[in-house]
Amino acid sequence: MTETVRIMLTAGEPAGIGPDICLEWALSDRDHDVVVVADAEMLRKRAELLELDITIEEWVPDQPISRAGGTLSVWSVARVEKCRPGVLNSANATYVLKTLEAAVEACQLNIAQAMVTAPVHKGIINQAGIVFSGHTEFLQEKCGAGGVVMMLATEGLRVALATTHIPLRDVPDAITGDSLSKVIRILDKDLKHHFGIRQPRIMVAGLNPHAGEGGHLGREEIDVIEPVIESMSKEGVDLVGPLPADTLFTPYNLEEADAVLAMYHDQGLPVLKHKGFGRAVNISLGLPIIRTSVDHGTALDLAGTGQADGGSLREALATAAFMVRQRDGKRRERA
Ligand SMILES: NC(=O)c1ccc[n+]([C@@H]2O[C@H](COP(=O)([O-])OP(=O)(O)OC[C@H]3O[C@@H](n4cnc5c(N)ncnc54)[C@H](O)[C@@H]3O)[C@@H](O)[C@H]2O)c1
Ligand SMILES: N[C@H](C(=O)O)[C@H](O)COP(=O)(O)O
Repeated sequence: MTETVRIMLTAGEPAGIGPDICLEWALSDRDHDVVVVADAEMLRKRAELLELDITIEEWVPDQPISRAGGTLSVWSVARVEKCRPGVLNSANATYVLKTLEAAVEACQLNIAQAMVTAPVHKGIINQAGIVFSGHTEFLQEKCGAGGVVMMLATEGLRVALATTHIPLRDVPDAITGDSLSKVIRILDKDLKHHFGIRQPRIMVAGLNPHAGEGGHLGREEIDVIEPVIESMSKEGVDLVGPLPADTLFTPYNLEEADAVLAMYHDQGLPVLKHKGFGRAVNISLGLPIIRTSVDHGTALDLAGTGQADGGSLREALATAAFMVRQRDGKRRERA
């Protein structure tokens, strides 16, 4: 039996391409229910600017959701202040966060089964005086989760991160035995749970060049990463590493991998985005709710031009729907 999947899609930063890609997506028919969480009036104006013929229907919980191409159900939980495509306005930071909070709450109350996020601009939210380092960390806090892992996926490659949005100079100190074990545990569990991989093989990158060259180019591999790999391997987690990051992403290594664990943001994500930008999905693991996102940012240079590619949003929606069906299938098996 196929249950209805309802997804809350937050349109993100109103000056960015989030509204554009949500509207472009609304042109096509769909096989699950999607509600865009955004200011309906802002979306109407953007549709007009982009010359897209879309009927925007204001939605509130319990109302039906249109699946027909050319229509969009929108939950107007807050209003934007002055907004011009491409021009950030810090007065809209609270609006952006309210859309996220509404989507989280909808998932927690089972009004929706998943949330998908279009990009926000971290800088402008901080400029508004609100400490914000990314959806991932925000959702961990809102959900009261003990841990969260950012994983981006595209065809043939999944890359998870041991650390997320922190300055590069803080990375070595953030990778401790405890933090790394927690990340690996979440990654292993959710690869099984959400993606049906029986025994995930995780390739773990070193932190230093050539994985520390036996301690001559850094000691984090010897002092932290190797002991974690050794002890978790004994628990039955299939880990390989620490491997030198420069050759870890070769096809020979990846053939054997269900996921790569990179030590920091720009060790793993440039490779993933080189392979799949525009078709990749950002997935938050470890949360009690299902959340996926696009692989790109606010692209202020493209907002309101009609040139933003909506490929990653389509993948993010499809992945969220897949994860819901996977989870619900498991629940039915257990019942
Ligand atoms: N999921 C998210 O919320 C998310 C993801 C990544 C970046 N960001 C944020 O977005 C802001 C801008 O980040 P950035 O400039 O580093 O990256 P960006 O992804 O916004 O832009 C990088 C380049 O890719 C192009 N691009 C991005 N998305 C595109 C699309 N859909 N179609 C065609 N071209 C596209 C842009 O025009 C630009 O040239 C930052 O505040 C960053 O933190 C948010
Ligand atoms: N690190 C992500 C990327 O480069 O695509 C992006 O900044 C979004 O992160 P959140 O999902 O935590 O906002």
